[in-house]
Amino acid sequence: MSTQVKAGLEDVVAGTSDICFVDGEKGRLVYYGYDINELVGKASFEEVVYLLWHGKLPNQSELDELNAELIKHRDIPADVLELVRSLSTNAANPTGMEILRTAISYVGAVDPNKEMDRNTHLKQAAKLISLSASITAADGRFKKGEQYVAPRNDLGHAANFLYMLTGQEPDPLAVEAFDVALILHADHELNASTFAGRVTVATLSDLYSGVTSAIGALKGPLHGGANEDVLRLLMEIDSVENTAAAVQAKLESGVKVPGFGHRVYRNYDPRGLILKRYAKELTEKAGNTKWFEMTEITEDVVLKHFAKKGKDLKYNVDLYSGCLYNAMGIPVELFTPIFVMSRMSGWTAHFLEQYKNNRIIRPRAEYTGPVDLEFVPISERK
Ligand SMILES: CC(=O)SCCNC(=O)CCNC(=O)[C@H](O)C(C)(C)COP(=O)(O)OP(=O)(O)OC[C@H]1O[C@@H](n2cnc3c(N)ncnc32)[C@H](O)[C@@H]1OP(=O)(O)O
Ligand SMILES: O=C([O-])CC(=O)C(=O)O
Repeated sequence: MSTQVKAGLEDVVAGTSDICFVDGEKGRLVYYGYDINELVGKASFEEVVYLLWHGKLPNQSELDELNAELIKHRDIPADVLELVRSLSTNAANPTGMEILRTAISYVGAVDPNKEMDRNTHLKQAAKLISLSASITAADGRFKKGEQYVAPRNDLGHAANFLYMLTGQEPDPLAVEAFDVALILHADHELNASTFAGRVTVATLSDLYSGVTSAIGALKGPLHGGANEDVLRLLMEIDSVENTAAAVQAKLESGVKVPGFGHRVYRNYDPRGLILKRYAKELTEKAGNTKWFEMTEITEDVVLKHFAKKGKDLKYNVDLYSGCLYNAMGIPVELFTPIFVMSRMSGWTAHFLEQYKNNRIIRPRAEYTGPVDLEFVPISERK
């Protein structure tokens, strides 16, 4: 076997999918034929979930049915809640992603329905959309020493999450911005976590195992974990005046700045542009623009640095989500779990697609190790 292998499977087309098109050259993201700019401000996250699972936007009765299924699973079962409470308060201080990965794996283990048909998978997927949100909110409260807030059935998915996290009636602009953020993070073709999950379910393993694999992959700082790293970096700098010099120093030391770069987008990440708009509006409304200003300075410094080197590096979806979530009162350690809450829709859509026309995913590696070694008895080895 002798093929040209680019590290990280760059540019490799590893399968076909009807769900999502990422146009890296033009900076476009399309879900089942709808450009995200066509959906944002018109559709709710719940409608986008339906679109990703069924390939069409729902009519009213289809949406009502989905909403009823989502609402049914909002309240966390007692055993899961106890698990989350014990993890959130554990001395080892597990991260939000570790808690979510463990809790969702547990939810799968205690699900008595082990059937592998589409209807079962759709019900499990709805349960996971709701529970990933409720578990994230509960973890946030337990970490602050607060009590679990039970869900409300009269609120949409985004509003209910903010309510369960804060215990307060959420601000309408925050709800709108959060709903948009959920839509924008919902799917992204064969990103690392979706690919990891598809590999898992392609062995005909269950949906929960696919999701658990995907959460593990999203957690890393090169992928979903970058949204937390952006705000942590700004918090470390902690001053608008020092931002430019501190970011420049990071770049010069060769460190990768979180929130920049992308394997596919060559022009710009269309999600980032929309999130930046909301981040500006919400931080202004909250009367604290410090993190937004620092993010903008970071954008400016990094882009100029790379432009000077003739490189076309742009910011990605993770750059402006930090100051946006912060303005909603969401703690940093929940930023990547929020990504899970949204991407759960895309992951499960991909798993349904994989199950529908499955073949095990098993690529080859070009062997580059030693050959024809002779065995040396242990007594003679150095
Ligand atoms: C939701 C998401 O997953 S979006 C991505 C979130 N991740 C981040 O924001 C982390 C920071 N970014 C990165 O690490 C990368 O840009 C990735 C992982 C997103 C993409 O990685 P790759 O496609 O493998 O690009 P690669 O790392 O080879 O970068 C290409 C060049 O740009 C540079 N570069 C890429 N991203 C950055 C960055 N954030 N800061 C500084 N330099 C960067 C690399 O050093 C490399 O330079 P070189 O050609 O001189 O070696
Ligand atoms: O597509 C990727 O490689 C990463 C990304 O932006 C996402 O998963 O949203």
